[in-house]
Amino acid sequence: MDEDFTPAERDALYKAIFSRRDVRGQFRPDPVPDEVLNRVLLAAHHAPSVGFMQPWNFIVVTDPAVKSRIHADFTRATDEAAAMFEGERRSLYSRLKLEGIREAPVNLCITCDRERSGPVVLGRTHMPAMDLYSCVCAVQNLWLAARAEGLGVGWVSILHEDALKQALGIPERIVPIAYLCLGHVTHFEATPELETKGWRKRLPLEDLVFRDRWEGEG
Ligand SMILES: Cc1cc2c(cc1C)N(C[C@H](O)[C@H](O)[C@H](O)COP(=O)(O)O)c1[nH]c(=O)[nH]c(=O)c1N2
Repeated sequence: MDEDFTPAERDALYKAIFSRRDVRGQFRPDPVPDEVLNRVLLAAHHAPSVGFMQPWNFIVVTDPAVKSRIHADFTRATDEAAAMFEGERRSLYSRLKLEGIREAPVNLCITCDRERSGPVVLGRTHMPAMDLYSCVCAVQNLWLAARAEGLGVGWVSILHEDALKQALGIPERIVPIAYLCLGHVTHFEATPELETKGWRKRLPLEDLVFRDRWEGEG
């Protein structure tokens, strides 16, 4: 079973991983065909989940009025966020493009129903956040599948959770996990934009890998 991926198939998977980008400013307006959207949603639905709970739902947003409402909340949240940084960081933050809500033809909210399979869930008994993490696995599956389909995805988390829930009619007990912008792109950047724009660099992997026990700062 070691080699059930051919070298070309393995390379294709790594290509998706290493060339996936968070997309904000490169969306094209042409619509995403339903069959392509369904394929990336199916990839998300095949993510691992604690106790096979599959706690996710996918709210597909294409209505410009709904997008505008969410964008208005982003504008409020990002002004608040800018004020949390000081000096040069604040002015750099304000120059960054951090969403493509209105430009992306599709927005997608991935949610978590924490009660989907009853109160006691195999694997969640001692680490209660595992259902939330399962939904993040679905996000990543979708992000990689989208990359292989030539579709860009951008995650927007500079939003007020209550405002997002209200705009999308999400009930109290459901947790919004990710608000994503999705669409065809003019191009994929080779390097994360936060790196090219001077916000932060990729850390060296060797600084992050420990052997047998925690070797970093306490
Ligand atoms: C949970 C979470 C939340 C967010 C993000 C990511 C994740 C995982 N990212 C994208 C993030 O900035 C990006 O992934 C990194 O900068 C690395 O770049 P690439 O994704 O490799 O292009 C992101 N980007 C952005 O412009 N606005 C945002 O609100 C967020 N929020």
